Amino acid sequence: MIRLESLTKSYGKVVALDGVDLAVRAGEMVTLVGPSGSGKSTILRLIAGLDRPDRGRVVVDGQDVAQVPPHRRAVAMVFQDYALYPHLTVRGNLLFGLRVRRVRRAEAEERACAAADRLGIAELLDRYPDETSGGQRQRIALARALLREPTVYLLDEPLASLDAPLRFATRADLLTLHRELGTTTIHVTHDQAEAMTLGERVVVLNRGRVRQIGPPQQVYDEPEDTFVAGFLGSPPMNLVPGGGVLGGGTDLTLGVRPEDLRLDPDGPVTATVEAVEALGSEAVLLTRCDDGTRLTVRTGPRPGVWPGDQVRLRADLGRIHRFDADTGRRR
Ligand SMILES: Nc1ncnc2c1ncn2[C@@H]1O[C@H](COP(=O)(O)OP(=O)(O)OP(=O)(O)O)[C@@H](O)[C@H]1O
Repeated sequence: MIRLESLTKSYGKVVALDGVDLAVRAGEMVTLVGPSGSGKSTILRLIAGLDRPDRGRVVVDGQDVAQVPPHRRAVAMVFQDYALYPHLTVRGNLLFGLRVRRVRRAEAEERACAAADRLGIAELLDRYPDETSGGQRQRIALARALLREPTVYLLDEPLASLDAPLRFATRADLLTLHRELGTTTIHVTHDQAEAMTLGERVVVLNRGRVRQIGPPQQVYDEPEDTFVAGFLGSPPMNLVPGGGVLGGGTDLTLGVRPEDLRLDPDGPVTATVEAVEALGSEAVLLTRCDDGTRLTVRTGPRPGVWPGDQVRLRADLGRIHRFDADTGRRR
């Protein structure tokens, strides 16, 4: 449905994308993640036609869209900065696209109200964008995108400025919407929970290159290299070059996720607790082993240990990841 072929784009000396290949199926929801500057927004901009690739192609439904101007591409993009029309009310913003498409007034009103209801912004319809909060503006932009009924949604951190409860609720809304509408969706996020839940596949990018693509749980369970291992998951996977306290050979880097380490009075690894982060539903211990290796351990909410305590740790041996020490590739 959407195919990116060897997509390459530089801005001056900065290589934003370096040969990205990606195929997104019709109706699929895909998440782009990666550090700041890894090229996520650039991918969306090239699909939307807001920028041109230096090399490579964007193919939509079998057609190379290089010659198709942005307004003729059936994509609706929601940006981090919303891009609402400031001189129109919320209602006006929602109706704008429908008017352009000559939808009858009564029907347009009905659809705009339904979209506003759905995203919980019905009471804001008569306000201007600058009379609403950042989170509300984000919902208005989503409602407007919803009304375009595009073949593809491109969402650039659509939930970024929502507070935690609203973010949780809107995440669920987005999933329901996607189930109902089945519109192909590519979205960018910095949020680990969204990366894990809000897409059938996750694409991990670094420095303009795809590092791994797969169902989120699979990428989480079997990261192909140390970069992906360290990027997906919060707190990140513990990586021990040479194996060290986790055992193993010097030609390996061993990895273990914080939840796969546990406090065990008979555990083989001795460590000192340096900090305890009580997060309510769980706690994260930052520990330092006798050889200086730092290990992060995820425990239940009240681990009963304090900074300065000596503890013993045990890793779930079945869940130790092995990477080549030189290349970082999974072995
Ligand atoms: N218009 C531009 N002019 C110059 N450099 C740009 C431009 N747009 C993007 N870049 C550069 O291209 C690289 C990729 O940018 P992009 O916005 O795609 O990253 P991103 O992964 O979306 O980052 P973030 O998570 O911070 O939004 C960055 O190094 C960025 O500075």
